[in-house]
Amino acid sequence: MQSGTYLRNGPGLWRIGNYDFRHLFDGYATLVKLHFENGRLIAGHRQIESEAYKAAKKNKKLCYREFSEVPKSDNFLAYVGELANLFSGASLTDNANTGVVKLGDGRVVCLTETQKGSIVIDPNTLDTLGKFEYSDTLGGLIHSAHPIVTDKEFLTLLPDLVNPGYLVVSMKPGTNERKVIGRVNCRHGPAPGWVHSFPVTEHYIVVPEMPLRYCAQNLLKAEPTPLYKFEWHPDSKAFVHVMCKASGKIVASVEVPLFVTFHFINAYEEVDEDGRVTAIMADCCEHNADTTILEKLKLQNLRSFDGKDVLPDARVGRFIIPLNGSPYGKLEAAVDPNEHGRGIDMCSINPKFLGLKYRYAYACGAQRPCNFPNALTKIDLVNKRAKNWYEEGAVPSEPFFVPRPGATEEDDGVVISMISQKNGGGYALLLDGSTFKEIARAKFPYGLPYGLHGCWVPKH
Ligand SMILES: CC(=O)/C=C/C=C(C)/C=C/C1=C(C)CCCC1(C)C
Ligand SMILES: CC(/C=C/C=O)=C\C=C\C=O
Ligand SMILES: [Fe+2]
Repeated sequence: MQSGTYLRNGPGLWRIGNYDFRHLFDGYATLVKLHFENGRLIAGHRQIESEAYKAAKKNKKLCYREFSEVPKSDNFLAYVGELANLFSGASLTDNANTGVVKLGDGRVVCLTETQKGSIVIDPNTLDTLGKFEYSDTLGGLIHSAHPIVTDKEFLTLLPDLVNPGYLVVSMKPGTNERKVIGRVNCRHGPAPGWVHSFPVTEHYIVVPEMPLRYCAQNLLKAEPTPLYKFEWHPDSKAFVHVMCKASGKIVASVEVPLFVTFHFINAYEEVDEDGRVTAIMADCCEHNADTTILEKLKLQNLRSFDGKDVLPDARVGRFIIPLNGSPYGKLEAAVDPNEHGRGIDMCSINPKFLGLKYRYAYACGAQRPCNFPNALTKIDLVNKRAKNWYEEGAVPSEPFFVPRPGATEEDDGVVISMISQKNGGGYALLLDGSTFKEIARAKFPYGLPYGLHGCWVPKH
């Protein structure tokens, strides 16, 4: 194993004072590191010191609006003040609990869906170094939790809740200034669709317009609604837009079947024999257009598995977006979902294949019965087969693929995951990217919370 550090972020602390949070996404960010050097592994973990976390610790109560939790107002005047704070963004959380990315200039930033929740950390000590301040004047309060980050750029989407649409922006390494590439206007609906993530190809940015849309009224509610800050609008239909990265022009905007996804896996350009791009293929972990997955992620559900199979089915959803002006795109399963137990989320690919025709995706899959993805799966999109890893009672976190330096095969590398065991313990697991068989495991001295997304920081 090459030397370097795998960092993984995610919600990890769900109790403040004597109050218990209710949803997985509410927890205060816990950063975990696995440092690999000379065949040894050194692990560590630490809370990210966001304003939201520090205020909660100090006051022993929730002080900012989290994914589903809202601080309680003491009286009506305070409530009116909080509404103002909501519109200015002052009451929104900066709890950067979703992921962590390494920018092209080496800075390591933890992120969530609020822009203010962009926090720079030290990948060695896990110290919180301070806010990542965007120096532009683009404004807005939220962004996609998953920017596309390479050594050359940082691309993200800024949903516009006032004039439903998305700004597509990019930021160069060494700067804090995002520049607008273009804008997508929503085709329908009262608000933009939730964009937790989006994919890119070599020349295009794919902007999904999911019928699960942000909802201003739900933002104002003190108690969580069934779909939290979102609302399901099947009547508003679903769309996928394709923007040219160089010009900002929209080259396709197609209606697609209804869908629900958190995570896009990858996208690429399909070319004909003359080298002309005829279609965009975009793959995601698709929950069969069923929004119930959001409430299945309530802690009460996650903590009460009684042997019943309650995880809704999901599939590798492949969008086929024609570039010939046709108004419709397709959405179909790229592999038989039974190959991965009809559960799929928390995906990664070989980063060298970002935006390119690719063959392999790694993700959490299911071994049923289960209430949460409880297996690891390697999907072969060409042979349409999957290889699976499973251990009774174990809950693995997102399998993260690290290519072997000098590799020529797409799946030549290792897959890192952290496993939570039934007995409360845990370990780091390394699988061979090609055979998907275990190479090594290192037991942690104590269990760690389930975490979400990670990144690889190579040694120098
Ligand atoms: C952990 C994860 O995957 C998602 C976290 C999402 C968060 C913290 C969303 C927060 C939001 C608000 C506090 C208000 C505005 C809407 C929204 C972006 C959902
Ligand atoms: C853990 C998860 C979905 C699992 C469903 O099968 C989604 C996480 C989303 C945020 O990153
Ligand atoms: Fe995510």
